[in-house]
Amino acid sequence: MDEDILYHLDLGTKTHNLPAMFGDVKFVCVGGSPNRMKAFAQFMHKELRLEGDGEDIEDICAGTDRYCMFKTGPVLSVSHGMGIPSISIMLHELIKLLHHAHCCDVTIIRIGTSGGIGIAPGSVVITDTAVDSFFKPRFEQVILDNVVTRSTELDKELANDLFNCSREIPNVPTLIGHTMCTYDFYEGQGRLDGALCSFSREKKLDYLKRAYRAGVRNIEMESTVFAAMCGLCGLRAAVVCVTLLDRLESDQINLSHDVLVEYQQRPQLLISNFIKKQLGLCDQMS
Ligand SMILES: O=P(O)(O)O[C@@H]1C[C@H](O)[C@@H](CO)O1
Ligand SMILES: O=c1cc[nH]c(=O)[nH]1
Repeated sequence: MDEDILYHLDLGTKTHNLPAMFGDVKFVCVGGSPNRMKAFAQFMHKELRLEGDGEDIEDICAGTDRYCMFKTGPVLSVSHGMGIPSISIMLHELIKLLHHAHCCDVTIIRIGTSGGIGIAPGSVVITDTAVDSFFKPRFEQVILDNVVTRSTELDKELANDLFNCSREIPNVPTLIGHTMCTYDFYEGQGRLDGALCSFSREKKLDYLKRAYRAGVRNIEMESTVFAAMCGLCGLRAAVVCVTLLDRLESDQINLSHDVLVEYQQRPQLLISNFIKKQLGLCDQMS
């Protein structure tokens, strides 16, 4: 293409010098919420001891309200909205951006929230394999009128490195497990409290217990397409999500604002420590 317009990011190869803007990016962290990703960028700014206080950090995608993007040194922090279609669009444009910017050796990590199964709320799950609603390690993409099945394996070495890093963070239970990715938050995750519900409490618990026996420890809504796209494009990828509740106990998320904020910081702390280690800044561990 003579020109590539990354429409949903409000960036383009003719309007922006992408190598100058992004050529030094080594870590990309993505998550659903714009505020969370801004807070992560500000946190990384402090952790990397960059100049200034980082409070006035600029949203690179301010020209669109679809996604937001912040850069702190070699770390890019990008929001992706909720669900597979939303993250998929962002990833297409982000991966092209990294290509146009000539970035190399990039590690990409989704830092999110999730519902746990059989584990304490507040636990952090590092995904070894993302599975679909049938507990299968696959992502089915409809392309033209074909269903194309793609692998959802994630980088095992990266998951283990992250797990080892987590041992140095006190009071945050962290484990490696399968993550189930669904197309919906309510019926799609076996919730009884949506506007629609077509199954009994017994059926819900039977499903979630079967998921647990299949190795699933948490449920969210982006990991399969994230793993599939990053894997096919050669990006080292990981998914690290905190659990907000135990789905065997309840469906409603009734955490106080402060607890919710603290839980959401847990994956951020782990990833910040990991990045600092990778950059040789281990003496600055939080
Ligand atoms: O990255 P976040 O925490 O937004 O991801 C999970 C999965 C859904 O997008 C959303 C549902 O509340 O949270
Ligand atoms: O239960 C939950 C909590 C957060 N995100 C989800 O997708 N499910």
